[in-house]
Amino acid sequence: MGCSARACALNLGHLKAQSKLSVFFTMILVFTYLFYCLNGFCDSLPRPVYDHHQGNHLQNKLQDGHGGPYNASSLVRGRAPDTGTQANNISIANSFGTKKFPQAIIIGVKKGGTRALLEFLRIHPDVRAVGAEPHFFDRFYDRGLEWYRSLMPRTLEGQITMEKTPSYFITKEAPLIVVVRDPVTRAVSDYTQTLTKSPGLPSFQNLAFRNSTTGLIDTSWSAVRIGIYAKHLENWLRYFPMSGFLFVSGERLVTDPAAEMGRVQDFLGLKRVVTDKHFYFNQTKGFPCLKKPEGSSRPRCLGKSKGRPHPQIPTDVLLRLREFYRPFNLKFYQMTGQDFGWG
Ligand SMILES: Nc1ncnc2c1ncn2[C@@H]1O[C@H](COP(=O)(O)OS(=O)(=O)O)[C@@H](OP(=O)(O)O)[C@H]1O
Repeated sequence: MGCSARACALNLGHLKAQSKLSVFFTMILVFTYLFYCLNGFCDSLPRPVYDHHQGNHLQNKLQDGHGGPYNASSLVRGRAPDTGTQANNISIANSFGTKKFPQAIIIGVKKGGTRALLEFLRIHPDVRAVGAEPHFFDRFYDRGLEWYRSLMPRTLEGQITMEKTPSYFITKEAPLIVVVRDPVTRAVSDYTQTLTKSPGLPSFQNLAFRNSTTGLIDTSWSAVRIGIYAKHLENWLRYFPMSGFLFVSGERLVTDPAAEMGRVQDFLGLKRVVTDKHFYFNQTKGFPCLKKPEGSSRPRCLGKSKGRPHPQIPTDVLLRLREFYRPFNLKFYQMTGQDFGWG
């Protein structure tokens, strides 16, 4: 389609004015963005720590042998989104300090009480932790150390950076605080969690026994396998000295959180700031809760998925499982020099 010379000139002029305007607005946007980023505000944008699709992909790669062991000494250096902090901490936390690799990692065990321990530690002013589980050493090793560091909250001098990913304990790739809990209760807790996601799941006993007549336990079921603590610990001790570990009792974390937190703070070389005055027992929840969690002045208990009621499992099934774990538990007590009293 054609146009008269005058109409075309007008159109051209109009277009020129339009493109000048859009260049102008784009520049404003770019400058505003740069200004915000230079002031450190970009970091406060929430970013998912765990991308499920990518996770599975990388996990497969790791299983193919692409995720070799990492160098523990390189973990203590450092500088990144603050996934776990509350609103009133964000501007301060994101403008000051640097993102460092974690100096301490809670590596397990799944359903042991790892969330409770991390949330209790986060009220300590010298502890900063990433809220979500990074899964770096078991799923996202390919993303590199800088990616891992970028997930960490900023810390000031003297503050400890921490993370928790309970699956590390049962993988060969990573480390050093382990919350352990009676393997039988832990297995039921694990089963309860899976049941909430897949309500059609076979019964606990169907999954736990390879042969219900002989009472042969199915150690390929992860809910059972995770509880063989002595075996997993043996793997760890091939690379790390026992002195590098702290074993926290999941049971005592519930019955006497302040005492257990005392041990944890000592192990981390922290002043004993988190004490019994930080906890209260919530009758409805049936668990200790925090009077003032990190970044909030209101009391808070852990979420609904922590401290859920367990389904009733037949007593003979639990007894058989207990019998199965006994030698492994004794071995674990011997290795750690601690009697956890699980029988
Ligand atoms: N204070 C407090 N409040 C609530 N729950 C508490 C607390 N302390 C320890 N626990 C126990 O923590 C169990 C969940 O463990 P984890 O946080 O390690 O689970 S997970 O692996 O991260 O899914 C969870 O297991 P279940 O009771 O089976 O739900 C709790 O028993």
